Amino acid sequence: MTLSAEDLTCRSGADRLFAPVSFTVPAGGALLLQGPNGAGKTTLLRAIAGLGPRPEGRIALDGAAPWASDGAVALTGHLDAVKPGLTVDENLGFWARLHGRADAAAGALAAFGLGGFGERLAGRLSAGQKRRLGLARLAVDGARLWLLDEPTVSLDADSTAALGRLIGEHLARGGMALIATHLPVPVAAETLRLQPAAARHRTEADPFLAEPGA
Ligand SMILES: Nc1ncnc2c1ncn2[C@@H]1O[C@H](COP(=O)(O)OP(=O)(O)OP(=O)(O)O)[C@@H](O)[C@H]1O
Repeated sequence: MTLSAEDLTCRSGADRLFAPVSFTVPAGGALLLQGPNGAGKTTLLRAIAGLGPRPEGRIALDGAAPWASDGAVALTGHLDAVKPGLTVDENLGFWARLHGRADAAAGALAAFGLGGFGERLAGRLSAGQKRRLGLARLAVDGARLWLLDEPTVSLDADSTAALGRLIGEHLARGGMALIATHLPVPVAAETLRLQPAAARHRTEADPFLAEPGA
């Protein structure tokens, strides 16, 4: 199993966000995506997951478009997909049943120090606890490719270490991870730095730009 990309880039409206990149992530491999604010790290992860416009260039997971491989890709990002009106147990239980891993839910919560929070409404968790719940979801997801957007934001040292162990176990099983981060992530990984593309003169309508005077 391999994730391979050639001359890959994304656009925001008319403009290319970053200079095209090529990389290969083998089974058991991780790649840290770095680059300045606005370079396009989140946009790229979302595009690989099939959210937003398709990227330009070529990217394949075992020869097929990653967004077309059912259940092979999991994305965790700033929003964490936590349902605030459900309890912690209900949130994780839903995801676990969805992936046929109901038996793994309790262990996943315990791994992120949420064992005693099962009855609490997710909307009443702290920012770091919400992030931990979102990450615990990975432990009950059978996806081979994890796309992690700033996974250590809001995490304390213990939770960061738990995340490192979770990713390490995933890689040891032959999984892969693409991790956009400004912070250290405790995992052995190559680093790819996105270089912002020079903004060119806009000659066509950019749907992301506000109308003058708006
Ligand atoms: N929903 C959106 N609507 C309009 N523009 C967007 C949207 N999402 C991102 N962009 C633009 O796309 C560009 C890339 O943003 P992106 O979030 O991918 O960068 P990033 O490298 O993840 O940044 P950061 O390090 O700040 O998280 C930015 O210029 C941003 O303004």
